Amino acid sequence: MALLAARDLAFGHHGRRVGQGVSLALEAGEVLCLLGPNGGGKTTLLKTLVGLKPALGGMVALEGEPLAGVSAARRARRIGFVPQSAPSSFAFTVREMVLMGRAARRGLFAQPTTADGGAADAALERVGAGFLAARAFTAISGGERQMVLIARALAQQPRLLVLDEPTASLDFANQDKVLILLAELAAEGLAVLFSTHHPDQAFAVGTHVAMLRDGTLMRHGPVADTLTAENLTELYGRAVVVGEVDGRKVCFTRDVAGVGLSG
Ligand SMILES: Nc1ncnc2c1ncn2[C@@H]1O[C@H](COP(=O)(O)OP(=O)(O)OP(=O)(O)O)[C@@H](O)[C@H]1O
Repeated sequence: MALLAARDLAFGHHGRRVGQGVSLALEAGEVLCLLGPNGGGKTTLLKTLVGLKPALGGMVALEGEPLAGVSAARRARRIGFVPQSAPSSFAFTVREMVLMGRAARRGLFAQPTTADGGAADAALERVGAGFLAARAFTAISGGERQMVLIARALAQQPRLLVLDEPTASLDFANQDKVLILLAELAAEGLAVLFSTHHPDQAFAVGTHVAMLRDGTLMRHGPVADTLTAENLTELYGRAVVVGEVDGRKVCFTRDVAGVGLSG
């Protein structure tokens, strides 16, 4: 049974649809990359898939059960969601932020246990952010915050990890670390779904790709069949070239390839 499935899903804001007709399924061990142009509905779709927004039509099922009927606590034990950013007006420490990921496991008003602390510390170490533990979440960089939000989701020990542009504010090395982490988590049996503006990331770690344009799934399937120059060209409306470097596929647009000034 799929960990997460959407059937003919419609989604949007305040009752106004931005997308419809989305059907997809995600199994343990898979990494599904969500690609698509700005404003195409990726964030809205992800939030609907994790239950942060109500579906405007169709349905989402978590382990075969309609998501709408799954309690928030159970949802949080199954799904870790990493938003693009998390505004915080209180100066929680980084460790306290990550400990919040344990709330669904211990009850809202219970004190964190030693095991909760251990899970939070392990999650911070896993993303290489242990050194930030005592810092105020409001006083660290955007990239550091992104790593901490990933740690918070890991501390939940979910079966499904959904991340909205998890590498958006990361430097080259940290982007790599996050991609490797996502591949490792999938190898450990998690299902991973993340949005990105970099098709190369889908070549690197994706098992499947979903291409969302104007709120509808233009293509969806295994990376090998679906992530083609032709489909990417159609998705972005730019001529995309797919090549191979060191045995790995990479892509760029034909226009960018043509403006090189460095000889
Ligand atoms: N809070 C909101 N209220 C109303 N409409 C919104 C809201 N957030 C986004 N939208 C609209 O919903 C549509 C889809 O936006 P969404 O953020 O889901 O796209 P996206 O694919 O994630 O974009 P990007 O790649 O730029 O992050 C856009 O037309 C956007 O203007």
